[in-house]
Amino acid sequence: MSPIFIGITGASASGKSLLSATIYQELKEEVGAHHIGIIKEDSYYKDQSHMSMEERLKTNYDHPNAFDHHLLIEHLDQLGRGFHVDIPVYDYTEHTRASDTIDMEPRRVVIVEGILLLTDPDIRERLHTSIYIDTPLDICLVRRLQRDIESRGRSLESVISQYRQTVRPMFMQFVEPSKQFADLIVPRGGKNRVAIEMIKARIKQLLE
Ligand SMILES: Nc1ncnc2c1ncn2[C@@H]1O[C@H](COP(=O)(O)OP(=O)(O)O)[C@@H](O)[C@H]1O
Ligand SMILES: Nc1ccn([C@@H]2O[C@H](COP(=O)(O)O)[C@@H](O)[C@H]2O)c(=O)n1
Repeated sequence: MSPIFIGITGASASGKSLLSATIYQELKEEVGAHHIGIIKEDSYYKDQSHMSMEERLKTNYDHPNAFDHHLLIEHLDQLGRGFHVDIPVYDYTEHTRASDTIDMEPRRVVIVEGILLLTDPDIRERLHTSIYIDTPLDICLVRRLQRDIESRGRSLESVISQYRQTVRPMFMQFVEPSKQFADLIVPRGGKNRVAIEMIKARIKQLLE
């Protein structure tokens, strides 16, 4: 049986991971842990191990060119044909792919989450339902500051500078306009209970 792909997108730190993890945790009780999985678009950032750290720091990580969407699409198709895939592991501190990968077996439901999913027509056409998390940008920035300093090895100055130079402009150019392709727009992010219940009901309906 071909998996059901659910896309979750929105600004950086809008709550994509939290919403995906909540749906995953709650649905796995009902459909079984082996039947549902999550793929992060971030895992498909291009490897930059051949570049100097100075060059890596200049990369625009919020532009579609930063991602290897070809590999992501290939993996969605392989899962669709019932094959295992080796998902890359991304290192935000080094800005490179780690040498190891994570084996993912075919699942009945695969949640795919990331900032630029809906900008790519080849990804859009593979998603059975797409969700855009609409969290105000100031809230996203505060969350990102905290997260990037605590867990992605960044300084306050670097987060602010990256936000001004690329994160916000690319959000305006690519992420926000991709909202038009979403089936559902969720305000406030990962703790919107009504949205979580609606998305779970939709997934269960698709599984029938
Ligand atoms: N609705 C919310 N209320 C409070 N904190 C939230 C909410 N949604 C997300 N967060 C927190 O904000 C941070 C970024 O959320 P995350 O889900 O990782 O964002 P994204 O995956 O979109 O980058 C995390 O620490 C997360 O726990
Ligand atoms: N080396 C990198 C790679 C990505 N980023 C930032 O991550 C953001 C996307 O991840 P979310 O979990 O926040 O959706 C994106 O906005 C990139 O700027 C980075 O800083 N460094």
